Amino acid sequence: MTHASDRSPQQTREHPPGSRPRVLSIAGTDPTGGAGIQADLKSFAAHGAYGMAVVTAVVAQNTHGVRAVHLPPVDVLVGQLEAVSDDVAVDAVKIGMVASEGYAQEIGLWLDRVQPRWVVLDPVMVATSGHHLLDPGAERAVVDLLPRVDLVTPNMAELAVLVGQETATTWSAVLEQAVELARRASVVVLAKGGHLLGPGSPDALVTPEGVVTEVSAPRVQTSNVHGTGCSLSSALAALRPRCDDWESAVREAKTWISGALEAADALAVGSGNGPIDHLHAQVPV
Ligand SMILES: Nc1ncnc2c1ncn2[C@@H]1O[C@H](COP(=O)(O)OP(=O)(O)O)[C@@H](O)[C@H]1O
Ligand SMILES: Cc1ncc(COP(=O)(O)O)c(N)n1
Repeated sequence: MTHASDRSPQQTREHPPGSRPRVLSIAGTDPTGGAGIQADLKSFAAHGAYGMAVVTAVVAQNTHGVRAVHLPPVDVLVGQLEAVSDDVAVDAVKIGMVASEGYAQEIGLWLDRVQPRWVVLDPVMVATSGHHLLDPGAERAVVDLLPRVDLVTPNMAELAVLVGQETATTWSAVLEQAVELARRASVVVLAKGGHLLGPGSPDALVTPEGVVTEVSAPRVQTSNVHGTGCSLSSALAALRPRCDDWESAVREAKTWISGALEAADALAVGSGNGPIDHLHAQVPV
């Protein structure tokens, strides 16, 4: 039996029946609200979770791209993590932009201490706009976090970095890389095909044993794809405490993100690659 004191001085571990899962984003910011923490909180809310957030980077960005990345001292990151976990029993965590080796180490130690039931890592390295958000040292540090996570959700470029290969150009090559990563890191991988050029937008859930489950959706014709990866990984962290397995969480999240992409053009936010509509299923425009 797990005692509350093993995990948190304030709260029991499992969220009580009828309560909302308590879900934490550890990620960077986007002042235009389409990606990063701001998107994660909208995604948590859209899936009925109680959302919390620890800031790893203050990013000056908009729908055209990234202008500057400001990193808080490591103890500021640790202070935020501890303030949350000293008080709140965290059911699920979504990790986004981890911009330095020191951050990865501290987040890893915090995960070991707090042991949230579900951990989703979106290995943010390259934004949808193509901008590199991390330096190569930090990209390597993300690999060190893999043993501590339950699900990792790389896009095609990030998957290639994680397996140390060139970015795949075909879906079958993506699947091979995902199988390799899942086996090597002993982690469930959700490989995302959002950057492919065909009529579909396939994703694939791959287990360490090499079982591949494809979840596909028609490609939505829109350039407003800012924050899709952030929003999807957050949806998965919010859904998993209430789903039986990753596959059902992925199916639900995939349907939701397709709807958010279909509603994206009507949002009219920014003059570049705009955000998706997180609230499309809740609140009519
Ligand atoms: N134009 C699109 N139409 C439908 N689904 C898309 C489209 N673009 C991205 N997606 C989906 O959005 C999610 C995020 O994928 P992707 O864009 O590859 O990640 P990232 O934002 O990390 O680069 C995936 O489920 C992907 O299949
Ligand atoms: C702080 C932050 N984190 C992540 C992304 C990637 O966004 P996308 O989901 O479009 O790949 C971003 N642009 N900014």
